[in-house]
Amino acid sequence: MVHSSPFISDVPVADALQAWYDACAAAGCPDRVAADLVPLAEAAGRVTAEPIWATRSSPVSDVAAMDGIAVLAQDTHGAGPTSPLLLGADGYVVVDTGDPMPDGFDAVVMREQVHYVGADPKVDAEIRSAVPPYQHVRSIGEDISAGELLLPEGHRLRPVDLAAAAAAGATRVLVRRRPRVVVIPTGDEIVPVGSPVRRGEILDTNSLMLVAQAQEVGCEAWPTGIEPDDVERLRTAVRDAASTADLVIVIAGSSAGRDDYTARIVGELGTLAVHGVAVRPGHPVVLGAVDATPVVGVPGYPVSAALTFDIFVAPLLATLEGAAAAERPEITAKLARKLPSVVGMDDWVRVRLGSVGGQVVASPLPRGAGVLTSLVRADGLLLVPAGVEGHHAGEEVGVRLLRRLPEIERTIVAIGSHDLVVDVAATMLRGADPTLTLASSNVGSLGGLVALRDGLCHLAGSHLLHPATSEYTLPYLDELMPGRELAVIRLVHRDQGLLVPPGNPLGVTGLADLGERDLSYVNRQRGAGTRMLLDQELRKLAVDPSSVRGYAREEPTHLAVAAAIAAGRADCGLGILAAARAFGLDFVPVAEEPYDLVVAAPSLDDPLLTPLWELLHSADFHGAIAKLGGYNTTETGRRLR
Ligand SMILES: Nc1nc2c(c(=O)[nH]1)N[C@H]1C(S)=C(S)[C@@H](COP(=O)(O)OP(=O)(O)OC[C@H]3O[C@@H](n4cnc5c(N)ncnc54)[C@H](O)[C@@H]3O)O[C@H]1N2
Ligand code: MOO
Repeated sequence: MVHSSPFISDVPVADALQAWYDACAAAGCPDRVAADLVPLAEAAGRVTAEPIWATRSSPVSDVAAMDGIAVLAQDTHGAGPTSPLLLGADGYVVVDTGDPMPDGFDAVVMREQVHYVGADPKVDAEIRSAVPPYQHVRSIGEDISAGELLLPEGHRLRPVDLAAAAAAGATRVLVRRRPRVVVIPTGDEIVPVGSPVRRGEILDTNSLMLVAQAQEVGCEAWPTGIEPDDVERLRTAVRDAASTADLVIVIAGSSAGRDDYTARIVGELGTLAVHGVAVRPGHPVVLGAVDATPVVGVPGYPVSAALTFDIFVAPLLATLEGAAAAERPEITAKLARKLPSVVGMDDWVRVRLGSVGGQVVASPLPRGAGVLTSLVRADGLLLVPAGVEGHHAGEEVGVRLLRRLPEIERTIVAIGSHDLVVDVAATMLRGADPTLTLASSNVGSLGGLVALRDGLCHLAGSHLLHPATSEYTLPYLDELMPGRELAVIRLVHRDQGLLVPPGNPLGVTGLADLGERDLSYVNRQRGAGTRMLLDQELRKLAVDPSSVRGYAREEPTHLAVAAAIAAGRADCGLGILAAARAFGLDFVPVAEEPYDLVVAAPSLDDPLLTPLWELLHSADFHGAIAKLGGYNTTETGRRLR
């Protein structure tokens, strides 16, 4: 059996990058890719390899800036509103915008201010104001003067740059060739996108993403076939790729598993500069060089792979092109929840952003390196540096933007319990207005009410049962937010029940079974309304929660509970019918409960939320909810408080 080194270091990111660059230089990797002379029409997005000097002025001569007549300014002296002046046919020339100025004329009077008098060919032009020399004339070189520096070396050409370069006399420009990036997916368990996925197999989603990431930063990039975990084959694949590429990305096999060979192969074929960086996700990254080509081993977890590209690969590719790496704009946001972080590691946390009461609020998304949707849903990245232990709720933090600020300002932030109806509302709002987003974070009903109290969201979705009164949500508001002006709008009534595998093979009949039979349960997190409902029902049935197997196993959403049951990891769990349907599960009804939206009363008049209030009364929305099943919309949109 072959053993790879299980020792992964924790080098700080900046040191790791430096060590990698040094190793690349020592291995003879070129500083820059070669340059090509390319036609301007093909140069967008490419980086200049030499400065672009103007060889021609623009405009090439004095030209009319307006449609009208060219005149000699001094001939117009004395013209005024009450003293019109007539210019004879020799005293003016009709010009259109962009025409060269005729010899002997130095100003233009706009057509609107000219009144023609007489008949062809002896037409006089009457004007009613004197004009100064050069009025409405663009002088030679106004835009570009021959001999001036138009663009520096190392500049990524934008559409306007191409136009200016052409105006300045260029037809072809010397630009860096696109860096070539070869991506090698590895792993016995990896199968191509589009294949059926059997147990133990993983789709090769990473190469698709990494190739597109490389293309997005201006490279030519392509994947090789999937390489099995076979040292010999991997060695050949890396060597082949290094001979054609400017940079090689090897996916997975970066950590300490039995088949993790990347670091060893890079070390054997060339130089292993770094194995393990103090960054999460991305910790086991491999940085080195083979045959004068930089090689990076990105961790297999998708979020790690994506962020490793951003943190390590993109800057090196920019250097190869001689350009600065694109930096994301950074803003300050208020943190919606407490955010613990491991000391000693840079922690890249994906966050959703929204603007609440004039303040941008950041809600951390799930942290797992395998949770790719945390990046899909992210509006920004929050870096908790290695030396920081985390942040308190409400703390101001710097966030690098993944979406534009105006989009973030058009985002309704909902925090609270998860319900599919909220997802339906989000979809329909966006369908009606592409600028509008309804972003929901699922932290349970109580978490949502606390977030509302702290000014971190517009809406809290709640179905929180109050055991003492058996009322939902309302009794909590005065406890949590005494004196606050709050409005409560009913979203729906919904059926809660036990989700069980298709056909209900264990014949589950209700919650009482949890006390009487040895069923394994999957629970919701503390503070979730569904958890409160379970606890209340168990109390009524005099079932001790600690006797329920799986009571301590928590999932954050109804769908996650359904997924756990569908995967055979539990026999049952309390959730909504729609979640059962989404996973083809059976449903044993337990209770009907209301699900309400709690907002600060002034939000009822906030134009951002108006489309939501309107949606609640629309027949289309009610129809879409009916399709989900398990909901009752008779009270949808009713204000309870
Ligand atoms: N004992 C240790 N185990 C692990 C460590 C560690 O330090 N010690 N680090 C963990 C961290 S952090 C990460 S990140 C991962 C890195 O894993 P590898 O790079 O070795 O990759 P694999 O183990 O082969 O795969 C991890 C994961 O990613 C999936 N994968 C792989 N390739 C692809 C692909 N092309 N497309 C989509 N998904 C892919 C793979 O199937 C696994 O699920 O290691 C931890 N373990
Ligand atoms: O460092 Mo790993 O990359 O957290 O997932």
